[in-house]
Amino acid sequence: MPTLAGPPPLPVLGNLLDFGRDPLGFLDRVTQQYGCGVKIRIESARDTYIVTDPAQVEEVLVNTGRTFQKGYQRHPLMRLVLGNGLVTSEGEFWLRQRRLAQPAFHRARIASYGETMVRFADRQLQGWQDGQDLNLSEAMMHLTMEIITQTVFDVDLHGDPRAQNVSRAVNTVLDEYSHQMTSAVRALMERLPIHLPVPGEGRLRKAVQELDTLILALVAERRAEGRDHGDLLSMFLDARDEDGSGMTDAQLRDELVTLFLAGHETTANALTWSFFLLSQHPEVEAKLHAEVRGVLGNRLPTVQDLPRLPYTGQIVKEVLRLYPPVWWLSREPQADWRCDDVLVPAGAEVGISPWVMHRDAGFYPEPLAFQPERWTPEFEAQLPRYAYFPFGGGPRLCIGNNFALMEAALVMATIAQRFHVEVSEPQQVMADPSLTLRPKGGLRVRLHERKERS
Ligand code: HEM
Repeated sequence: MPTLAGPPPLPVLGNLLDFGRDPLGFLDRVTQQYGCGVKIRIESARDTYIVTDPAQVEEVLVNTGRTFQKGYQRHPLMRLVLGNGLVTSEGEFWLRQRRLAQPAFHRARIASYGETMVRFADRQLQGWQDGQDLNLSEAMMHLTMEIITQTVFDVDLHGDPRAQNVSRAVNTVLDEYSHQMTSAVRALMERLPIHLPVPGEGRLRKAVQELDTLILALVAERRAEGRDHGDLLSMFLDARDEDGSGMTDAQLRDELVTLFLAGHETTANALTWSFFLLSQHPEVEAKLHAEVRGVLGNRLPTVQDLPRLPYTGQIVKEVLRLYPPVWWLSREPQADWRCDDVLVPAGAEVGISPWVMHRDAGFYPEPLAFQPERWTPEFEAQLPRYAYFPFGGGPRLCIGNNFALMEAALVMATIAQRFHVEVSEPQQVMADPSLTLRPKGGLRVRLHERKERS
């Protein structure tokens, strides 16, 4: 077996300083320099091997639950934020919860959510003015939060004072998560034999508590009302074990916080990146606008319109290629695993990065160019299955993938129909890899209302 190749680690800190300075740039560099299976050290107790060959990615993702585990329960920050919910749980427990949630995501069911998505987007646009300056990240986060709360909890948070607090808490969680993940201080303190509070961890805990308070209040309101709303919350509340017991409040909290975060933050980022890229590519924006106007005129889009908006769909695909909201997937082999000629020991971390693979020139000509036109059926047919996987794959495939694709296309069409979004200058737009990939500090834009009406 050859010696494992990777950037030389520092004592104690491994590669954390390089990684922490610029995680995405670091991943780009080491995967280019060392290739598939590169070994890095960014966690205190184990090595990470980054896999960049689509066939190996497929093996890892498809075999998750058998020869690979997610291993997120070992990750203290993940556990703190998401607990033991659908994203982080494993085994029989995960399977039961997934089966429970699945009906809420069937195609026919989510088609009925389309109307809410457009109605809420339209409602937000009623408050937008020509010439107004706006933080688009915040606006998209707010919109997708209202949509997920309505669809999962049957609660409209519009105008609810709790919405502001929760938005702030979500932002704190994301800021702190990204800070903690790359913190050398944290890495050092994790090696101490006693647990000391890491700077900033208190802020993170407080923000998580604020999220919990909202979610548990929604659960309590529903329990008090006692009516079946036919939504995901009712399904979770009605679920019974063989012994007749229901889910505990702690478990409900984990599942609902997971769905709340995974279900809005990801799509909000995809939408924000969409308008960033459109603002840099006026020719794409013009084509989008022409498609939307040609198909819809002045009426709002519906789910039935989506097949007639193919260019809108191509834009969504290309945005998720260049800025995959989930930029890093982590797995743990249960036994030593051979990745070509690299031996990955049991218990090590296998890292898979949609960010790295979606920008590989071997799969994508001009990989850094924003070209929605590249997504032709011929191009897709020759692309290796796991060279493009914004929603992961195998049994742990994103449960909300169709929900998200529909939401992104409908909201994008609704906005593009009425507004041109210009990125405010001067502004350096940088990708911040937190739990999800978001523009660092948000995206400041100026809105221009389209005057023409057919
Ligand atoms: C553009 C938007 C989205 C992206 C890019 C995305 C991406 C992903 C990815 C890559 C995974 C797999 C993670 C892994 O294997 O470690 C995942 C899992 C998950 N996503 Fe999404 N997601 C999006 C939207 C949504 C939405 C809208 C929902 C819910 C309404 C959702 C709920 C979940 C859940 C519950 C899981 C865990 C599934 C399981 O392990 O059984 N996601 N997502």
